[in-house]
Amino acid sequence: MSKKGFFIAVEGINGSGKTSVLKAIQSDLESLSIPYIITEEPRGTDVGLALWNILHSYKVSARTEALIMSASRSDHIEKVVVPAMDAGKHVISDRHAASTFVFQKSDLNFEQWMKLTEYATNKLEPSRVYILDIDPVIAAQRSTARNGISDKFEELDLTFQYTARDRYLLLAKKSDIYKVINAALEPENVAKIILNDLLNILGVTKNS
Ligand SMILES: Nc1ncnc2c1ncn2[C@@H]1O[C@H](COP(=O)(O)OP(=O)(O)O)[C@@H](O)[C@H]1O
Ligand SMILES: Cc1cn([C@H]2C[C@H](O)[C@@H](COP(=O)(O)OP(=O)(O)O)O2)c(=O)[nH]c1=O
Repeated sequence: MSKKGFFIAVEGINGSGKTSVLKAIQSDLESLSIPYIITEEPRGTDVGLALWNILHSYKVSARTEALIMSASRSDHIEKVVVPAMDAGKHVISDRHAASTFVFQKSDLNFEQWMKLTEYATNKLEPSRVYILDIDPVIAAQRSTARNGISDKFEELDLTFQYTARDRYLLLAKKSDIYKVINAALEPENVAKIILNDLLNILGVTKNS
């Protein structure tokens, strides 16, 4: 029987460098012939995209938002993550369940979030979640430089982003699957730290 792939997630506030680091490690994964896919939440499936559009069309409570994000997660797990893992590919997701704990937070405590996540993911937990940790002021400067514009979820004020950072760090204390990465480092160094840890998890030795 072929070996199942690993499931990995990358998290962090907007502008923390998730997309950049994923781009940076791709060539290493390819040169090492590691089978992988990179995917994303909440827009990783057609259903996820449709739900994202709903969130941008209607005003809903944080509770409803958490359920919609969880529905999107469930579809992503069923249609993208599990099939790829079953095919022996490692799945690296740009955002996953931690984002719901951090952003749809009005009355979502850790225990409620765990139950919601277990149901949405059918108890599939990532082997590792990298939390790119950075001062929200620096992240906001990066995002503005990148886009010039921001979308509904990026228009969150700085206080919210500081709370989001704290929520990530709170989550990191709950389990060893979380690894907090200093995302203020140079992009090459952030990528190197993540790649080395990832290869270790995958049991791959780099000959250089
Ligand atoms: N370590 C870094 N140092 C400086 N700038 C960075 C770093 N990582 C990413 N950036 C820049 O910050 C902006 C946001 O990065 P991005 O990867 O799109 O973040 P995210 O996907 O987390 O929103 C981009 O313009 C990117 O080039
Ligand atoms: C997965 C997920 C994302 N989000 C938000 C966080 C982001 O602001 C947005 C995704 O937008 P995106 O443009 O992908 O932002 P980023 O580059 O920072 O990942 O969705 C939630 O609020 N809850 C969730 O469960």
